Amino acid sequence: MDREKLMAEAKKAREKAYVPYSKFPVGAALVAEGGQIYYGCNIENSAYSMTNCAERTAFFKAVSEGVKKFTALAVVGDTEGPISPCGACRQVIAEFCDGDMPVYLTNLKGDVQATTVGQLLPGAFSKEDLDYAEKQ
Ligand SMILES: O=c1ccn([C@H]2C[C@H](O)[C@@H](CO)O2)c(=O)[nH]1
Ligand SMILES: [Zn+2]
Repeated sequence: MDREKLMAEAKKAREKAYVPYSKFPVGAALVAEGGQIYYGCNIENSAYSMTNCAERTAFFKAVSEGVKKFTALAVVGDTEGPISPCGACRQVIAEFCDGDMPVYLTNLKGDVQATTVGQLLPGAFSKEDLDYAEKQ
């Protein structure tokens, strides 16, 4: 899937955002191994902290359907520069994706930051950290 198409898919996902509080819709498009796209939007709540970001929505949809291998992610919001995923989403992305997986961060003006999962969260806490503790 080329990156332009994937970013266009993220824009489509953004249209579904439920954002009565922030009025800041975000869209994500997550490609699974095999090519299936999982769409995510942010979903807010009157109890603000219950909000789920677009990125985590896409991952949780995929994982809840048994899909845990991914090849690319695009995220879009109406930001000045390319959107910057929050810390919680960076940790969730790191849980399921290899460090070299491409991530395309973009905005409505078409600015693009092509980055990787590893660059988004260097030093992410991981399963290996837990495995070490279990062996002691
Ligand atoms: O990468 C991001 C950044 C922010 N948001 C959402 C959370 C909240 O609904 C709104 C404002 O923070 O944007 C996302 O979904 N993804
Ligand atoms: Zn987030």
